[in-house]
Amino acid sequence: MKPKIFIDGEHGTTGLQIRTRLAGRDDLEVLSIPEAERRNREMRADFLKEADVAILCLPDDASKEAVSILEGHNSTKIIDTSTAHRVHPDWAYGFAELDRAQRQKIEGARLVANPGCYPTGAISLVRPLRDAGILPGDYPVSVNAVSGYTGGGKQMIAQMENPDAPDHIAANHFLYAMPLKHKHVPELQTHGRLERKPIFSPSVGRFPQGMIVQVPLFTDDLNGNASMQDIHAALSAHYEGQDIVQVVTLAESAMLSRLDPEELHDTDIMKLYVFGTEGQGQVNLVALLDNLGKGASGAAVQNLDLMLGNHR
Ligand SMILES: NC(=O)C1=CN([C@@H]2O[C@H](COP(=O)(O)OP(=O)(O)OC[C@H]3O[C@@H](n4cnc5c(N)ncnc54)[C@H](OP(=O)(O)O)[C@@H]3O)[C@@H](O)[C@H]2O)C=CC1
Ligand SMILES: CC(=O)N[C@@H](CCC(=O)OP(=O)(O)O)C(=O)O
Repeated sequence: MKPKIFIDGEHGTTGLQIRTRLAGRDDLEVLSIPEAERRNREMRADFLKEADVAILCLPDDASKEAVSILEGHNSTKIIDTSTAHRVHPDWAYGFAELDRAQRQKIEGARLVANPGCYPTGAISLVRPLRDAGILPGDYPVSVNAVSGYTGGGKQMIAQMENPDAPDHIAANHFLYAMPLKHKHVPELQTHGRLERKPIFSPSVGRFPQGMIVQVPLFTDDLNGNASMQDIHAALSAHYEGQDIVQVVTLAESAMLSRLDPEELHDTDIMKLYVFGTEGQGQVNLVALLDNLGKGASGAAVQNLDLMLGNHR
């Protein structure tokens, strides 16, 4: 029997991309809800209970509601792409490359919280340095980022693309979350193993899919005055043996004069860069990804395969 998969929120931005990724798969049966019934609670409940794995692509409140519908119904495994359970102790954090143990945790979990798009980039840069003893726990980390506008879901897509929308956004690039209270901060702090709350400053650009996440560091405030080489070596060692998170060589990074946030659009990989000039005491760590690829739908499918025992 093929495992049955239900994408709750299938007709939204993240859900549609998961649906597309599963379209060619003959090893799975996708239970599909008609678009007009997407908010039909009874129909959703039936599908949620019938599924072997439910992938929730809903706002936080609706995700929590779906989880409550499945309470006591342990035959359905859940992948939640929302923010609702990312720091919840009963949920496995769905970033397989977090450390050596995480892949196995996801494989054995019934409840998996898919990471946020920005945290995927930032955690991928800081966590290996924390685990290697290079980044002190109390280092004041700042994260600056730009996302494609699909990161804001259907509502922001309409605001950016439809000039007649009453809340149309005409800007080509804008900052937001200026009060520094973004929903991603707890996730970033917890899974980045940071003692101090990081400063997180996101922005959106007029392109649909893509993301750059930057974490600048002063190397003389790192343990042992770590050099660019040391930082690069720690990242490379951490991501050895898999090909989804790719650490770009220092030589290749040094050749670049520009970095395009759209470079990896429609892919599920993430590239990490260590920029700077050796001996100058500063580095800029950069993650490049598709907010809907490794930042959301690609990661959800990766987690689905791990939970189904399909090793990737
Ligand atoms: N977009 C991105 O880059 C990323 C998104 N995520 C997360 O994925 C989740 C979905 O986001 P996204 O796809 O962008 O959002 P969208 O708004 O594009 O899609 C959400 C979908 O959920 C449906 N929905 C909303 N409320 C309910 C409800 N009560 N019952 C049933 N269906 C409901 C919506 O229907 P309707 O059309 O009627 O509103 C819509 O189809 C969010 O939690 C987000 O944080 C995670 C990582 C990145
Ligand atoms: C551009 C934009 O609006 N991005 C969203 C983050 C993406 C998202 O909603 O999902 P995750 O939290 O699951 O990553 C935001 O800043 O709220």
